[in-house]
Amino acid sequence: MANLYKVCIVGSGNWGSAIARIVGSTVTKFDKFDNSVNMYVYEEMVDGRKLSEIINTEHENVKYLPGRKLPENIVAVPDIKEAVRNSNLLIFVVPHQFVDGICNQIKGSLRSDACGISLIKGFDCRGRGIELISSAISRLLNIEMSVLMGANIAMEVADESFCEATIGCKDRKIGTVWKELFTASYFRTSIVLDPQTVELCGALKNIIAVASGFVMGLCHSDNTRAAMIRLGLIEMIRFITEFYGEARLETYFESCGIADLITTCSMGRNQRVAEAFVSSGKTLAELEKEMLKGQYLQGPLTAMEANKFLQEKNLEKDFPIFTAVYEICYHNRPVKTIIDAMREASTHAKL
Ligand SMILES: NC(=O)C1=CN([C@@H]2O[C@H](COP(=O)(O)OP(=O)(O)OC[C@H]3O[C@@H](n4cnc5c(N)ncnc54)[C@H](O)[C@@H]3O)[C@@H](O)[C@H]2O)C=CC1
Ligand SMILES: O=C(CO)COP(=O)(O)O
Repeated sequence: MANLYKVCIVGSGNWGSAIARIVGSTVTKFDKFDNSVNMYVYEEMVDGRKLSEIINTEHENVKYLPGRKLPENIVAVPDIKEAVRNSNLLIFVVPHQFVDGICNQIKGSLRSDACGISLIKGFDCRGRGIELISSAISRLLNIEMSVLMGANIAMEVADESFCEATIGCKDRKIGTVWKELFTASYFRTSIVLDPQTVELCGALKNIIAVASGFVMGLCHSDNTRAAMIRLGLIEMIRFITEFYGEARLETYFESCGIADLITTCSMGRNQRVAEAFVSSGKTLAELEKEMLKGQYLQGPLTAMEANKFLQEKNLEKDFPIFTAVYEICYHNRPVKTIIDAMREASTHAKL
């Protein structure tokens, strides 16, 4: 028993709950996993009851994944230290603004053989240039980290529609353990030994999803959205190449690359909220609250973080779409100028 992998899902939002449906099922199929999975729940009251208690009795996250049952071996734990204490496979899946707070709480409480995987799309830029979320977790907790990114709208994964995801890791051996854990008939993963690119694709595509939402709010043209996806992908690749060195071109053709960009620009929360922003007269923060009911947008924050980095290097003009999204979200730049940004981007669109 001592050698079994024990899993903890650190997060229980929309994606954390959808992934719990897969992980809860897989651990019962392989001898190497402890059959019970802890899931850290940031405690809140829902209709006068604690969310963790609702999850443990009704096996449903009624707030963040309503209408989809969780396996009964998923145990909601509201105390983060208790949730991670005996686990050695940690799945981090919280909105990226909460990573620091969570890591600071569990520092020193982990098993010596613990390692982690980040499903979080975003990065951090407070004072250390751009830091990947997996690197921040690794730095704060001193554990080895992998990532899982892909075209994975949580509700569709919970509905068991076929999809793919990419596991980015440095070591194929641990990648194989994660692959086993994240496998279902409707959820297929591939392992890529280029974790940095996998993670950066996951973060940067959220900026393009916001841009795509603006485009659809302005003109509802699929041609224009396709142009945004193409120009956006090129801006992503240039950003990654310029600041992180050579990436494997093949990585962009994995689920974490072009596939996630297409999905998020069609149906994602960033896209939907940005589209509503164009005609509603409301702020993005108001729409986030109204439309997402406790879930979080990652795109505007990521645009701000990327912009801070571009500003420091005096490179804003070379990344016209990233810059336009930032200025529209935070500086009242007119939303219609996103089309001008696409015109400019097409002159930069060389790899
Ligand atoms: N929802 C989706 O379709 C997908 C999301 N992702 C990524 O997964 C990550 C997590 O997203 P979701 O699970 O969708 O989260 P979400 O957007 O549903 O966020 C809500 C979660 O944040 C928690 N929370 C609120 N305040 C908190 C605090 N102070 N400290 C800690 N937790 C707090 C809530 O309890 C809840 O669990 C994000 O980086 C997102 O980009 C990735 C793929 C798909
Ligand atoms: O990352 C996602 C799908 O792969 C979800 O994107 P949103 O956060 O825009 O919904």
